[in-house]
Amino acid sequence: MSEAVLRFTGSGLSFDTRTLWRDLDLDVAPGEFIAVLGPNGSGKTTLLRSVLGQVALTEGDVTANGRIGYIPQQHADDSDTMMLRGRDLVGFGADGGSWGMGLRGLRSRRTRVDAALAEVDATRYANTAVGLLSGGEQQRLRIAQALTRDPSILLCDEPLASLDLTSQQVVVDLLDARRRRARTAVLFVTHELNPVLPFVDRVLYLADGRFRIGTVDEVMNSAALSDLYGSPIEVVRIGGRLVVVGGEDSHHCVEHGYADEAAS
Ligand SMILES: Nc1ncnc2c1ncn2[C@@H]1O[C@H](COP(=O)(O)OP(=O)(O)OP(=O)(O)O)[C@@H](O)[C@H]1O
Repeated sequence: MSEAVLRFTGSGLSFDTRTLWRDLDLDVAPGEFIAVLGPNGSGKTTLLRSVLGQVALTEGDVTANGRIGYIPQQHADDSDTMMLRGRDLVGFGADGGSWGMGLRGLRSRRTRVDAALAEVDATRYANTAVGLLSGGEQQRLRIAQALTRDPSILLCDEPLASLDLTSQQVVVDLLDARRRRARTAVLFVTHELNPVLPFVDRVLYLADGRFRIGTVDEVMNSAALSDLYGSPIEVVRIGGRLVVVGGEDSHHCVEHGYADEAAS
């Protein structure tokens, strides 16, 4: 499988009469950062789940060449983890591996957990209850959890959701540092492209059963998005930020979160 760490070949996924995507061919290179965009229900999470083998493609194949780390969407019902210490939460990632039982297994587990905590600079609150930490600190732990597997591919499902701008920047910087240091490819599902704009190599934009894949400039332009949505969409750059406006599907603009800004 040449250099790609992840390859979709002629892939498609449909539920009953609903098609999320089809004919997707995509080779993800080591260290590549791909932003996965699209309106609610367009199939972004399902795409990640297809890589994890949690949902079967209805056409074609997806093949991973290396270990996969997963940072799932955060849900309110994650509250049952709030009593755990930070290092216990991170340890769940290490438990998915094959380090076995016994002293050597335990030592190896501890080493991996400590290394992952250090990688995200979370050692100082490793023994604090998760529920006492800020949203940004909790997100660092969840990244550390994914890193205990030393992944070649990181699947991130809206890791910036509910974080303030400073914490968003910390999370993005951590992921970028990881992919530069270890050449870990990143598939990053997000409704907010701007925080990751400087790092994005390619955008995969899903909408209405279709997709566009290419560089930011190739996908995030008025012609490409209007064609994808089948209605007029305007993409403008303001102060280095992308603003997506217009069309009957105006909710798409709100999802990018910049409609109000553009209007003001
Ligand atoms: N196992 C399933 N069976 C039937 N439909 C499903 C199944 N899994 C997902 N879907 C549907 O597929 C569509 C895509 O869901 P998905 O969660 O991937 O969207 P998304 O782009 O991640 O949305 P959001 O931005 O809201 O998180 C939704 O309409 C969902 O209801």
